[in-house]
Amino acid sequence: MLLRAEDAKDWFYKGEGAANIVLGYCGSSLSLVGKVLRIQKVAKGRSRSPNGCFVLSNHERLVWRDIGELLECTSKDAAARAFIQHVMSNPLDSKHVDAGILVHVSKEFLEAVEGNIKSQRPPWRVDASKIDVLHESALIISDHSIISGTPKHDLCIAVEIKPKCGFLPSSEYIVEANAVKKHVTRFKMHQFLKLHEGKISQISRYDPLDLFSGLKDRIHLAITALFACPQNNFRIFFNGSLIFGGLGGGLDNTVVQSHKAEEAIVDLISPSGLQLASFLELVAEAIFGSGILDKLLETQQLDVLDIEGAIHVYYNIISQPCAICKNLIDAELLHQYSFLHSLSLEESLKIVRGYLIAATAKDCSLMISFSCTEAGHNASDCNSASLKSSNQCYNYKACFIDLDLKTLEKMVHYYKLDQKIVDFYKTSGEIEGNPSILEVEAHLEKKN
Ligand SMILES: O=P(O)(O)O[C@@H]1[C@@H](OP(=O)(O)O)[C@H](OP(=O)(O)O)[C@H](O)[C@H](OP(=O)(O)O)[C@H]1OP(=O)(O)O
Ligand SMILES: Nc1ncnc2c1ncn2[C@@H]1O[C@H](COP(=O)(O)OP(=O)(O)OP(=O)(O)O)[C@@H](O)[C@H]1O
Ligand SMILES: [Zn+2]
Repeated sequence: MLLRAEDAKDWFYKGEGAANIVLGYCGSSLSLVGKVLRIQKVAKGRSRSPNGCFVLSNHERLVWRDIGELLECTSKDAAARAFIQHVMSNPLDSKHVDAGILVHVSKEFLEAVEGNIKSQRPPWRVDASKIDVLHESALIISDHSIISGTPKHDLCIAVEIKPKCGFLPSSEYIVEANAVKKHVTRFKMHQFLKLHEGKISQISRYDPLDLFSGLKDRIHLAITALFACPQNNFRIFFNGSLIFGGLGGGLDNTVVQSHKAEEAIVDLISPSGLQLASFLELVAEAIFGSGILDKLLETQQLDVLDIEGAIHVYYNIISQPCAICKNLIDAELLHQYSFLHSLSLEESLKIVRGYLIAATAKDCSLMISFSCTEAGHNASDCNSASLKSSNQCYNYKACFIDLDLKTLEKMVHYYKLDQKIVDFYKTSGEIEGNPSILEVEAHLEKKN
């Protein structure tokens, strides 16, 4: 399939992340109804990778040498697809992942889309990146914000949750000075840094450990906290359109203002027979009943050594002197890390592969779409969840999105960011409760 300039009018802006723009379909082609198109972006001022070259670097080719299809990829979409199909679908269960289909896109199609959607993109995203119009392919994926093919599919409500890391690391390679990592979630610590950097305006009370707890009440607590402060972790769609939550990016500008949010959402979703509180309960019920986050947690836990251990192993793979050990004078620590440096290449590759798969699992999102069922009418490919309060049953479908491969070169960034997050938390994190930026800044000033 080739998408040409004249097809651009059938695609509307749906959302975007740091790397991709996602468009919904409003045309009449039966093969495209219910699909989205995921298009690569390129950072402004950055040179794009030329078509036809391998996506993976030589060291990455070593890490992923067993995944033949991935090695051959010459575009990021093809690599995204191969990675989902051959790597992520095993631990996450293929029924919850959707690798998509590659389509050809003409330069004229991409230019026309760029012009059509510009006014709807968040301005900071427009400043940072644009559609890579020289990229010759894109991915067609099912639109997970709707359930197509059910009798009442026109009344569909969906949530998108970016759960982030759902466990506390316990690696022996975490240095004593960073022991706080074993007690406080990375999400919470990162909130303080994000607040300081102006990426968010308040600290979220969402606790990933609640969401991943496997306990219905704690899952419900997590969903309520996400709704109260959605940032880029929570969105609600009604009939495929975003009605609550930000358009992506670190800034937490909600589409619906928080004080109006409840009324607006209640109005919008009432035709589906749901009140807001019961909707949040339904989301918790579906997460609890499906057990879908158990698989995600297991996949995240493929990060066994934490970045404080994995970074040493990374240097084994790139065959360079370890930049961490180089600056260490503590003999005991050096001895501990020398064990990691003595691992065989095979063992090192396994550890880093696990770390990168876990990194993808810590950054992906879960989409759950619900539609009201008529008595006895359950779509075969859906699960169902019922609400005690209303005795109403809902079909739902859950799928992971954004399962892109993280680059091996990011390991150094991961190490630096981890240290930055912990260091910042140690100086500001003792403030109890839900501090504002002013309180955190005042606290830091007092400490300095
Ligand atoms: O490092 P993190 O935990 O901040 O995660 C990044 C995300 O930030 P978040 O904290 O979720 O707002 C970040 O999300 P935003 O752009 O902030 O919405 C990206 O998902 C980034 O992945 P990539 O660089 O696009 O492959 C993410 O980078 P990875 O760490 O997953 O590579
Ligand atoms: N299959 C889908 N169905 C419905 N909506 C989708 C789908 N895939 C993506 N979206 C929407 O588009 C947004 C951006 O997509 P995605 O997360 O894949 O972009 P990204 O650039 O890879 O993100 P990141 O910043 O995490 O790297 C999502 O947050 C979601 O709202
Ligand atoms: Zn080392």
